[in-house]
Amino acid sequence: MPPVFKVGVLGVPLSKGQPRDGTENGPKALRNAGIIKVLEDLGNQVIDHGDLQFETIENDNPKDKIKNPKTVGAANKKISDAVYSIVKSEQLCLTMGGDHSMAMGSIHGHALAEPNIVVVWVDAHADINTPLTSSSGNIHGMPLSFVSKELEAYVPKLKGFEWCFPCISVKDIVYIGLRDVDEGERCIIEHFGIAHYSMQDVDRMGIGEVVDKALKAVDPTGTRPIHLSFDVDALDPAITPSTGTPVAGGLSFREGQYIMEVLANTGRLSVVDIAEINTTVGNSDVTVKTAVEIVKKCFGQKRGGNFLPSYGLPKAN
Ligand SMILES: NC(=[NH2+])NCCC[C@H](N)C(=O)O
Ligand SMILES: [Mn+2]
Ligand SMILES: [Mn+2]
Repeated sequence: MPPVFKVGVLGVPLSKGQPRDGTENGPKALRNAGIIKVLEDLGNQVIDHGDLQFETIENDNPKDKIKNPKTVGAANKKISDAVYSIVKSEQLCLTMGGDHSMAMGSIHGHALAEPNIVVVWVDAHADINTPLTSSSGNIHGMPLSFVSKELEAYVPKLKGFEWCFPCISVKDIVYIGLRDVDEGERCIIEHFGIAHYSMQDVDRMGIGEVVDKALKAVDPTGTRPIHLSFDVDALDPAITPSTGTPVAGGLSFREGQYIMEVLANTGRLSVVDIAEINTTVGNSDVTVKTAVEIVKKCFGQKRGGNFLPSYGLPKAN
């Protein structure tokens, strides 16, 4: 069978959205683990866009508490531009991070190319602090506040982010896997009624019902393009230990794969971010292996055109 999906792969070696070195090695680690071949072996045509190159801007820690704003802002502008052109050229886009501040650019570029996206945010954290509610000053805890229209009034205009205008509504976001949410984030989520499914919901309802409800909550019509932003710390630290902000009690390997399978089966996945692998936290082999196994479910079997129309048996891979 000829390849059906064009997958554009983009490396996003970003680390300045959080304090530790090591997340910039995520793309290299995924490449070394054979991600490109894994995607090709699933029958995809892979277009490797290489790794973006980011500059570290000097004197980028002004007195206010936000860390590296110009560096992170400039990097995310590049990410937005690259994702925009990948989506415009009708490739499914895999962005390999990189710390999770990358999602600001990735969602921004995606939303410019496809104005009707929904965002499925799989993470232990909500990453919707504003620069004013954040107690850490780390921008990887803030990307969703920068891109959400309803939060525009609460996000001060920082140098480095002039390009970044809000392009989604908080109503387009749904969370899965939350278990470490800051007080300010909790207020935002409750005040704006942002759809969310915590680990406790996964325990109570099971992952099947959580994913069904999550998709219905953001897109009852089941027609809109999906942006999946997957932070590896959504998974239990037993299977993804190499990450900067691990939180015990996360998703299992199968629960992670299940989310990907269901999203892939919608045929509407359009951009996938994989974020927060940190190769300097312990031995990252297990984490990288887990990430590859989970990500491949987004681009693999059982997707639209790989199906015989009436018999849905997946092909082996
Ligand atoms: N992408 C992540 N791992 N984010 C962790 C964020 C932790 C905390 N909520 C903060 O804002 O600093
Ligand atoms: Mn996280
Ligand atoms: Mn995150």
